[in-house]
Amino acid sequence: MQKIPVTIITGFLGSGKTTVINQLLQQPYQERIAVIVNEYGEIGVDHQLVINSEEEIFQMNNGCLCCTLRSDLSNVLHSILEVSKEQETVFDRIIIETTGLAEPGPIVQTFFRLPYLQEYFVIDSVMTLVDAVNGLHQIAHYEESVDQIAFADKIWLTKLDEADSRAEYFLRQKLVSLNPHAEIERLDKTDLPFDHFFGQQLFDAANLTHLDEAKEDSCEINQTDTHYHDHDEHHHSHTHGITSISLRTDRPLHPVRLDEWISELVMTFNMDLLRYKGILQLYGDPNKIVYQGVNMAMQFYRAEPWENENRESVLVFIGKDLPEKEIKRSFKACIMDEELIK
Ligand SMILES: Nc1nc2c(ncn2[C@@H]2O[C@H](COP(=O)(O)OP(=O)(O)OP(=O)(O)O)[C@@H](O)[C@H]2O)c(=O)[nH]1
Repeated sequence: MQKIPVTIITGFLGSGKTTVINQLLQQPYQERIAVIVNEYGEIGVDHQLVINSEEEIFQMNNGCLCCTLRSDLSNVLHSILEVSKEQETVFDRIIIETTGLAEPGPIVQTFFRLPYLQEYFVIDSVMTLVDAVNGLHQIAHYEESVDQIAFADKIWLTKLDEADSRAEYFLRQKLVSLNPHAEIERLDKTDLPFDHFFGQQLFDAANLTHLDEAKEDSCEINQTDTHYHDHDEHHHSHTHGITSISLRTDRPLHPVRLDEWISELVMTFNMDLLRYKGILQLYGDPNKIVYQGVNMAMQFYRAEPWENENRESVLVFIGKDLPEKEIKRSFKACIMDEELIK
């Protein structure tokens, strides 16, 4: 059996990973692709936003990647092999969408440390997306962003439609200083060549040694602002104070109250509100509503209608020092009750 190539798509929270994966999946290709979606936080939303057919999406949710990722990942890869056997067809390719706070190292190491994974899979490339609008801020404040850039085989600049050429210039300078080995490509959503993402065979384990140099160069990172914890096999850090708050309810939400509430959170927490996304049931609306945003940039759209499924709203906020109790309490005011319906 030929080894299945694996492309790791990483990038900081909200850098555009799901958007790009959806665009790649929409292209006319002759391949069967499995997508592994890994999310930060106890409730997953992304697996519902990826357009692949359900049996080809494998979801992994874990709060802290460094604690659980490796065994989770090998389990998921194992189940992909099982599905292939059951269906007597092999996946041609696997995409792993990491969380926006993932350090790609442990993901890659998983493939090297487990012999049976080496037998069946080969890492094609680590593709890192960098948001051209928020990238410099993220590099300066979040070590996860630096790790992802330093680990990239190729860097893709996203959201260029909103960034000016000066911002792009300075960002490129920074990216080259963090990772002089990776090619930097501009991501054009209207023209995304499949073969620039896949089958590139850019991954070279030898490049991993450059990682530490890049991390040392990133002197703007405030080291006192991170906490470190050792696990038996690797050393990992998350920027201190990043939390994920998950909200869910099976009662409909009041559209106006909800909108006001989210807008207020966005105004209040601003750059500390790193990412928020949810699939919501609004009162009186037969369709699912997708709400999402990165810092101040908020977006919502009407998705497909609810069918015979459990109608549940799920909403996740990821940010720095967010007051969980207060957010959970104020969310309740957006849930419809008899009084509000009147
Ligand atoms: N202006 C602009 N917005 C974009 C672009 N790509 C993605 N977005 C928006 O950025 C937000 C985040 O996009 P996603 O694709 O969900 O980002 P992600 O990296 O998968 O997010 P996480 O999984 O939460 O880390 C969404 O509101 C997208 O619509 C782009 O090229 N330009």
